Amino acid sequence: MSVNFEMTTSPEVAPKNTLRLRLEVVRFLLGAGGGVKDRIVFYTLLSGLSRAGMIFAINETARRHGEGFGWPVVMLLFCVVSMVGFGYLQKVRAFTLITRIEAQMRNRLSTLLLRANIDFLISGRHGKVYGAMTAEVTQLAQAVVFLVEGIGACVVLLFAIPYLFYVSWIAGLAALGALIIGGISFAFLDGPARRWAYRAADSFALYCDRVTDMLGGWKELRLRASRRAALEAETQGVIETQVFRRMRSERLFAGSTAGAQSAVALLLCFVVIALPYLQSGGAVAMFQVLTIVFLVNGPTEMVFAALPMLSKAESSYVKIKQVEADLMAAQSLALAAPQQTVAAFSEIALRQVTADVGEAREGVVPFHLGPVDLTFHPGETVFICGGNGSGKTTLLSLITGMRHPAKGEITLDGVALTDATTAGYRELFSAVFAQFHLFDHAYGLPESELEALQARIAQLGLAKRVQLLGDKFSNTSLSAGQSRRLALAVALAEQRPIIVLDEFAADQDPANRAFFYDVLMPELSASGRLVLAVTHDDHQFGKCDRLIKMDAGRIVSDEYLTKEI
Ligand SMILES: Nc1ncnc2c1ncn2[C@@H]1O[C@H](COP(=O)(O)OP(=O)(O)OP(=O)(O)O)[C@@H](O)[C@H]1O
Repeated sequence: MSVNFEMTTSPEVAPKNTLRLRLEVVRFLLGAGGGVKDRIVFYTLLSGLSRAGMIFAINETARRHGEGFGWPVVMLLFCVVSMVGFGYLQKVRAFTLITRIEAQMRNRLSTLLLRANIDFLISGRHGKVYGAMTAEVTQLAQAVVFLVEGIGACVVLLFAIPYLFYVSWIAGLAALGALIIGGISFAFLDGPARRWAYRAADSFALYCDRVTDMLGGWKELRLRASRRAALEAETQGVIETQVFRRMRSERLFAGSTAGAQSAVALLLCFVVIALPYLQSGGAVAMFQVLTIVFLVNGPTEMVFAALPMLSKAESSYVKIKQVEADLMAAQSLALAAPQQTVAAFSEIALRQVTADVGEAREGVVPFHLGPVDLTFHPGETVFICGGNGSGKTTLLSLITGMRHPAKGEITLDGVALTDATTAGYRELFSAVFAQFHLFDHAYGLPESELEALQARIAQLGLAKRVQLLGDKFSNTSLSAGQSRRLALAVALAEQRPIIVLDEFAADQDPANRAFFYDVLMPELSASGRLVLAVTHDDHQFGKCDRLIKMDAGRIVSDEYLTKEI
């Protein structure tokens, strides 16, 4: 399989290397996880200052050779305080900060994701979200160590360079020249390196999509070797592309660092070879200059090692911000609003409600539902039927308040829903969706509902397969029909006034189907609950109070029936 490394994905254009963006990343890193208020800044400054003090003390010790133990003791003190004390504290604090920043960013993205609207969630592939929440968050957070160490190194340089000028202006000029050449060499390769880093991140997001395919489609993949082979080849291609792009980026970053560091090495050569001819002052002056130059070398290397890490962090920052912006644009206002739970209702009405599902693009026509006028009351058992794709599930998503009407309004007891009241309105419903999710805990159920759940598990014939240990299910490895019954047990235990069941009976055996229609439905109706059930079981239509038929996004009939007993 041939891989086009440039175009396997359509990478979003990397932002230009603007100073503003760089500063924004630095500000973010210093602000996140406690930021500038964190002790790390204090330790870094003290570590830098004590290293600068160490340089000074070493020189003074050399200059005052034979003048007693004063300066040697000061020198040793500075060494211990600088390296052992503040260096250690700085590193420990840095890793505390990394984990805190990672946690903060993951929490923020999780919160946004939990509040994302239905259109975002059903829009398909979410590799970018996985990528941002995993690799990009880690890379961005790790840059904070390099940032603080880079700042510490700059503190040393701010002291050491003027001091070098003071001891030898020739060596000072050479050091400044080396830094400038290093900076230019870094800037030259940094742009292309960052662009490849962006492309590598795009490939990683694509890889996350392939992993989703592998985990979600494992059954289909087992049944057809050629499908598995094709997905494997596709995944390998994505991995190769990611590796290629990453390597390109890393090579360029390594080049930029090496270029900068060679400039500093050249300075050392210059000092050793040329300075004895240019500099007066003899061996002591030479020793002083060399000491400073060697001590300048470490922080300079640090600065040039930190800069690429900041560039990588910048790529991650932009990727995370893109995902954050997508999620922010897709926030369900109803979820962000404070919730006021509604526990009972007299009437729910949809008035001239419409919905548009999907976006128009090549080969895709968005689905339009409505306008729909419907009214529901407690105690009704309503069946909704219609062909595949006629809009039954979309209608349920409107009724349950999960999708906002494009036009029209939904009223609860005569009052139109707003963003502020929708969240509370949703609490009227419990549901088993056609594509439901079974959690391994009965999350959020109070003690009374957990007791009810235990009873429902037994009632639905699952007691031998599942037990409730606290709020945790002992087992969720169940057959399709059993899983759906367990989801139903949870929905029934929730004791909400409305229960929504989307094709519940589809994967039940005849006995469970009969139990569902002949025992459960009448029980729910007698308890005063509104039951909204999507069903294709036309021979069971006589078991409901009301039958709504849909076709191509419209209600074609809405009849009240005389229930069969
Ligand atoms: N994520 C999506 N993007 C675009 N269109 C979608 C999306 N999900 C569903 N649709 C379209 O919306 C229409 C209504 O879908 P819906 O799931 O409401 O139908 P349904 O009556 O419940 O079908 P079924 O009986 O097959 O479950 C369909 O034509 C479907 O193709």
